[in-house]
Amino acid sequence: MTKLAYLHEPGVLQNLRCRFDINEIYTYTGGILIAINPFQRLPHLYENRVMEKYKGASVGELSPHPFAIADSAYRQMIKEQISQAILVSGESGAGKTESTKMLMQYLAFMGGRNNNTGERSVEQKVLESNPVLEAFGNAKTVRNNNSSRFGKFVEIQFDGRGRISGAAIRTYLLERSRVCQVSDPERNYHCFYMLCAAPPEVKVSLSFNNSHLV
Ligand SMILES: Nc1ncnc2c1ncn2[C@@H]1O[C@H](COP(=O)(O)OP(=O)(O)OP(=O)(O)O)[C@@H](O)[C@H]1O
Repeated sequence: MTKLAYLHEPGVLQNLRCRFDINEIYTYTGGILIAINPFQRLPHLYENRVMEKYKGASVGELSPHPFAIADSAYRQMIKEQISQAILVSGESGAGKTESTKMLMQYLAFMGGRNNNTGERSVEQKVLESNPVLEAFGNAKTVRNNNSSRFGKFVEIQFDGRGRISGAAIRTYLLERSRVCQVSDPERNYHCFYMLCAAPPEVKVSLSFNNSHLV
């Protein structure tokens, strides 16, 4: 339970994070998963073989993990035929965006289709939408170098056999004032810096598209 207190004291977490076993960044309180931001990449926790392990395992059977939450929601949806929702909440920099990506990754793994047509599947499109949304809606703040300045509601639709059939992403409450007013040392939205750093041919093509839009 001490880990809970660290969630509200990011400074303390920074100082003590070396005490954490990297395999213990997740814990449960009842049916809620609490994530401690490790502030370091831990790819071995999220690879395919880990997703395989969580497939069909009930919550609590294996170590706490976002995959266990996603698996439970997925199974419940198939069993009860009722839509499920996963709420990801926390203060800025807590790891909501990263956790959401893991949940989406697991649902894409469970509900993905074998696609031999060469076309990009729905789940690929959903996962690939993240960098685009982040370019236009994320910015560096004092708390988080990649802070989402908007809310996001991701809906993934499944057919009767549990295969992904469609998806919708709704965004809301974008912090518009950031476009014209940024307080130092924060930054504007990533897309502006990407545009400045882009090679000349990309800039030409963007301004071409823009003039058509206008
Ligand atoms: N599970 C994780 N593994 C590794 N790094 C992580 C993890 N979760 C978060 N981080 C690190 O912490 C940073 C902040 O996380 P994230 O952007 O997900 O926070 P957030 O809660 O969405 O913040 P905000 O509300 O400001 O958008 C990430 O850019 C990443 O570097």
